[in-house]
Amino acid sequence: MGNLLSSERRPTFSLPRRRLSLKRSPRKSSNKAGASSLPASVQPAPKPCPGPPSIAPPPTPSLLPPQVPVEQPEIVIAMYDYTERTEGDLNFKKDDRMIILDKRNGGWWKARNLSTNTEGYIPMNYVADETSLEAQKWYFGMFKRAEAEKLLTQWSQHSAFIVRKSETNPLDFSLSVYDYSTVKHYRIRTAANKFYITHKVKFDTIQLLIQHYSSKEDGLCVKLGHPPIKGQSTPQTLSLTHRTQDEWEVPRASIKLIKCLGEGHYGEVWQGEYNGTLAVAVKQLKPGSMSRDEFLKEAAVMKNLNHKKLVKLYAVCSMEEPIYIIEELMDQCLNKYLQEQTTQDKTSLKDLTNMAAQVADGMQYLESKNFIHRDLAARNVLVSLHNDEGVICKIADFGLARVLQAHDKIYEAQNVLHFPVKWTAPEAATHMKFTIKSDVWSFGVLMHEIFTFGGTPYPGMSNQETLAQVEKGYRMPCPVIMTEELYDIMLTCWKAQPAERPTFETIQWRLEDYYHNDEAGQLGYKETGELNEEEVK
Ligand SMILES: Nc1ncnc2c1ncn2[C@@H]1O[C@H](COP(=O)(O)OP(=O)(O)OP(=O)(O)O)[C@@H](O)[C@H]1O
Repeated sequence: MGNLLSSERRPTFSLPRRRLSLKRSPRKSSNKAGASSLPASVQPAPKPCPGPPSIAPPPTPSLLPPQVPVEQPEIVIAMYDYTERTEGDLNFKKDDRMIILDKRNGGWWKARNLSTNTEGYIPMNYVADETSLEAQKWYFGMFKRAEAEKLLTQWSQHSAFIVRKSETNPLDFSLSVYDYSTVKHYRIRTAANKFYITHKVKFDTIQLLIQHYSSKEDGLCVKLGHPPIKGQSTPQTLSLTHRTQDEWEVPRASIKLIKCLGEGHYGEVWQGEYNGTLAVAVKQLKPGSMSRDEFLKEAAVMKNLNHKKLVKLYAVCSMEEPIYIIEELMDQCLNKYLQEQTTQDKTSLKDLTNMAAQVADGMQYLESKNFIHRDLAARNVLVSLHNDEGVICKIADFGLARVLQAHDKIYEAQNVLHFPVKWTAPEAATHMKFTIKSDVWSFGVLMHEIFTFGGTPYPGMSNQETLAQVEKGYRMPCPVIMTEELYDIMLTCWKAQPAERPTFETIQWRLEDYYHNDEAGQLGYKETGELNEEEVK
């Protein structure tokens, strides 16, 4: 195929190429043999490959494919833009994919641009094999650790990453990852033609290694996301960390409200768009429902919290009413999601345990930051469904959270207009004393919601009755599908003495241990009985 195409078109290039090639700075042809195999009358004059010297070093020998006509289609990626300088050249833009048709003309290959479906000659040092390391958007070659930190910090996108050559060992590479506000570096070692970060998992290529860690964390601080775009200092979305107070404020005109998602205690929540590019959730303050200061406190709390299991705050519009809080758009709240599941067949005990573990993960972060949530419930956990990791749960609604001062471990609630009695620990419900341990109590209730597929806690009981019964020592029974081990975790959350309740850190590892023990397939539904209607909505 290569021969046919080249003999059809070659003659048209001969004269102009020879003449115009003088304009270019000379470059040594690496393929004299290949070029001389064509008759002089039809052979295009060898073109030098200019390549933008400021960005592209000349191709290294490893990048140069054998100089023979292409038999198998070979796809290359443009590393830079190229605008034709001679008749017969092919225009292309950076990242265009091209199929190579003929490589016999020294440094100029005949190619078809798959984006524009046009053919012509391309300078070979402007492109890299699609599968090569150099063609990967995340590969930055010689790039210093300090430069990587600067770039990723400016980029400010959680889980953004790059791969670069190691500064200390030229044979190794480094993986730099942005994990919220810090950049972490991992050495990618090479030995015996394998690439690895840990001896436990080795790969034939760095591309496979990146593919692996892009599908799961597997010991890294985070599952790899997307690389920054080369040459662009900030993403086209909101840059959200390292902001000063004012930088959180965005113009109201940059927010477009698209559809109302629902209404909470303090106002409506809308699906929206920021700058016409980023899908966001916009929380509005219902005029008169609470003071502007109170509402802004919610934003202020969220600004200081950054964790993969917390709904992320993007920005605020607080200069005029109604105030907007712009946050990460999620798909649904957890209780509604669970209620829509057709119980046994769709969501396994393992999935439910995973959801509880994710919430515990977010809560152990809040615990470590001395924050209390005060309204932890499945309705305040949001889920994201359209990703390859299964259901992602994130804790939302820090409207009632307050900084827990290190010296004053108890927050004395004031002006509490309403609180959800069935989720509230007895000491918080009766004496208004909210601590991280009252959050632990609420987590037990949330676990009950999860394992009853969004069932209402204390079914058939009023708030008052619930409080009275709980104070007398009543605890909800084990949900039908829950195992004793999980029930034990739940019961410890409901210890009458707050100090006897576990930390979220303990809850999280217990749940995760339980979840990971599934390798032998031990997890499953309890074999006993039918689902209890009362417990499953
Ligand atoms: N970030 C978000 N992404 C997608 N939907 C959201 C987001 N935040 C809230 N919602 C949806 O908007 C609705 C109202 O949420 P909001 O948090 O204001 O109130 P609530 O939790 O339902 O009640 P309350 O204010 O009493 O806690 C809910 O249906 C919730 O699922």
